[in-house]
Amino acid sequence: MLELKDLRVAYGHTQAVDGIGLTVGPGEAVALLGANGAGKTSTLRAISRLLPSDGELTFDGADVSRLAPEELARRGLVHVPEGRRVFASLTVHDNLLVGRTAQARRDALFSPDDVYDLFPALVPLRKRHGWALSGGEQQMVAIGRGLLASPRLLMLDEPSLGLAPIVVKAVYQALAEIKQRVSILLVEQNATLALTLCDRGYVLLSGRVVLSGAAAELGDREALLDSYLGHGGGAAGDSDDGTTEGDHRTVADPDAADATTR
Ligand SMILES: Nc1ncnc2c1ncn2[C@@H]1O[C@H](COP(=O)(O)OP(=O)(O)OP(=O)(O)O)[C@@H](O)[C@H]1O
Repeated sequence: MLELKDLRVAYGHTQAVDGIGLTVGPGEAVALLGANGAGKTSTLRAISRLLPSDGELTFDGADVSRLAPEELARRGLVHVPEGRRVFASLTVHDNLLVGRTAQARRDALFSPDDVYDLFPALVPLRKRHGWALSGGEQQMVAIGRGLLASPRLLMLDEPSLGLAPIVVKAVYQALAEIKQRVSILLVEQNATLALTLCDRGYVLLSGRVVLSGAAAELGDREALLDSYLGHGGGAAGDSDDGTTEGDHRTVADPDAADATTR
């Protein structure tokens, strides 16, 4: 469904994304993990064509690396951005309906009622304006707006960021249901949370994939994962199995001498 090869994004002299390859298959939920500044948001924005990039970007078998962002959305590649970008002057309901503009000629996959079923907290807020919503309510609206675009692949940028634990739980419960119907590419700093939802994951460090594998396998390698996420003991490249910065290994066989080296 989505395939990236050698994706590169630079901001002037800063190489934010330095040759990333990843895939998301039909029906899959895939996590993109990494510490602050690892290149996660830049990767998502490059996939959506919101940032200029080099490399190959294929969606449903077609080269989409030169398409306009709105055309990609019309093909079903829908981005729920970091910071939510809910329209302040529109009501909750009208914010949701904005998503329909990207549905194009594809069949409706979710109705507004489906969104209210997924996020019951929005039901009494239908007529409330965007500016009067809490961060959690905005996140629910942003995801709901994405669903009304009938995504084939929903890309979410840090949907848990800044939210209270109870709201994070509600959002992730909804994502677990959404996952039954839509492929997901999820950017999260909270790896534990992301790996409860996703089937597979990629870990980024300094714009490169340094670790990838099935969610259960990544979860089992918690110490190594922590070292890359910057909140465990030891810096990346300091792990006890000798993994060095610049290596990309799959956790199915983490100690293999022939792990892919980039
Ligand atoms: N607009 C920009 N101009 C210059 N440098 C940028 C810009 N946006 C990001 N960067 C740099 O690119 C690198 C990757 O940033 P990016 O936001 O993609 O990382 P991230 O993994 O999403 O981190 P975060 O979780 O903090 O958003 C960082 O070094 C960052 O400072």
